[in-house]
Amino acid sequence: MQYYFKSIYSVCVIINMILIPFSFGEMYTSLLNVKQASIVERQLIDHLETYIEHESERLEDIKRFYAKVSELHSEVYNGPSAAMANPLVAFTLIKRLQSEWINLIYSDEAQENTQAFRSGYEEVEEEGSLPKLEDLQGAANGLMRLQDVYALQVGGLVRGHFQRITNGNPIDIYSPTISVPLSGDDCFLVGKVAYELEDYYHSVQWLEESVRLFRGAEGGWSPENEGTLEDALDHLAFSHFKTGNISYALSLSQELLNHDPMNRRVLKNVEKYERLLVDNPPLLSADTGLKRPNTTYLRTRNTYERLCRTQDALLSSQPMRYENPRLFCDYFNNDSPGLLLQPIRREVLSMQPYVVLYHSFITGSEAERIKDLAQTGLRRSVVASGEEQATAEYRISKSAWLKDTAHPIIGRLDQRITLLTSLNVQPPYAEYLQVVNYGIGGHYEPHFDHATSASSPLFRLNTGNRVATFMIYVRVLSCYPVIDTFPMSLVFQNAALFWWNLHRNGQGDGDTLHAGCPVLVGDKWVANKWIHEYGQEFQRRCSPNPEE
Ligand SMILES: O=C(O)CCC(=O)C(=O)O
Ligand SMILES: [Fe+2]
Repeated sequence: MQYYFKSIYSVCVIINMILIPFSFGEMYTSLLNVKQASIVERQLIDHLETYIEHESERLEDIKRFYAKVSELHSEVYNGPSAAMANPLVAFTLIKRLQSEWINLIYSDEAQENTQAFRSGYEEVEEEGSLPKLEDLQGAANGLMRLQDVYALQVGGLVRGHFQRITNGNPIDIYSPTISVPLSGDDCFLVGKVAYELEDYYHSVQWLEESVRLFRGAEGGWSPENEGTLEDALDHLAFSHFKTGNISYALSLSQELLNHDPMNRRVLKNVEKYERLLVDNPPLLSADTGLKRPNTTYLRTRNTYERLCRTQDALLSSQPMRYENPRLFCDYFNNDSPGLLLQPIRREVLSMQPYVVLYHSFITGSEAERIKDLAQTGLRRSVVASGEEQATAEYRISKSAWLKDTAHPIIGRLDQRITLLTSLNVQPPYAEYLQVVNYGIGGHYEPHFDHATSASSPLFRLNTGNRVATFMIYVRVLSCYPVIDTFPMSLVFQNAALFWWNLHRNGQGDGDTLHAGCPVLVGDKWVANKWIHEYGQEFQRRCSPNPEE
């Protein structure tokens, strides 16, 4: 069946009807916030510019004093002794030694400049608009997710390229207009995030790059760096030790000792590694143990990632749409007077489950308005965790709920959905419109939209389960076709997908497992309208047949 993969897996359900303000992970989970962060950095650049100006002036003043005094020494004090007899020369020498040197040496100016620079930073910090450690870790995890799901080469990423090895050759799967290479310190940070999660599969790869780049920098000092070659060697050696590559752990530790010979911990490690190698000499064919860490979705992961990686694989393994006569395109008006003059382009994508794509469901300006209206309400998306709601690694995005009264546009969207589907989308028979924005590597791993357990908070509306999903692609900006479980390219922009989540007997349809692949590039916004069972009794016939 097209666009879906079957699974009996039914753990996660989106339950995010109640907004909980989260104080962590505010930035990396939404690209909107990342954009705002660039404005914050602009402020810091201005502060740094002022600081550099002031410090340069200070150094100029110092250089002037240096030039004056050294010139005096070469011309007057080293000159004819008569020069020293000049009382003015004697006076100025004494004055300099008694006062000028002291003023110079104990000048507060450097400190004042630093203080002004720090105050500027603290103002920005107080605004609360700086990323937190969780954001940095989240962004690093986002990069590693992209690496895994799209099978990207770390070496390529470090050079600013998004490449995958295909038939032995690196192929660019996305060519950014501006390519940003990573530094040894950038790689160190990503590696360290993995290391702290005891994920040595990723830490080895990123720290290898870090060590290589730090070595290349040949000890050049960068004031902004967090780590050093020694730090990277230390973490990399331990990561190799943990993955069973003792001899490499040993040689890296020895290299580290060249830089820091008295490091007792590393000296001990070296002893330990040497002992281990004597006791258990490495086999040539030894498995290095570099395996991706298990995730909760292992059962569906391979299929999911394959779908994310390529539409071709998906399309080639399934009948093309035009080969199945039951799948068609038409201009659709649902016999609604409101659509007679402006029917919508409908594309039936799948019969089981029934999935329809409505092209140009919204206009570009409506999309902009939806995003604007959602901005202030965006909060970290949550999912059901038993009877509670919580953030989860398998859903990284921010979302906001928009009532139909938020703006006439939202009310009109509701009407349009009803015109197309004949379904009642008035509260409480449908939830408010949920607008979602993804951040760096943001994703929503395979899930069902309907509740799969009777205790789900989704039933708090007392209108049954989510019988259908109407999902609007508000914005899918990408140079590379953003691939999704529902393959998505720019034709999806402003389009909407509709599908039934439940069989006619009210049971969840296991074939509606779907996902939002990690966003490789661009800014992805979707809006969900979840329609409930109650209120649709006269629109959707019930049936005891579990197949229907
Ligand atoms: O982002 C997507 O493409 C899918 C989103 C989704 O499935 C959801 O929000 O429930
Ligand atoms: Fe969903």
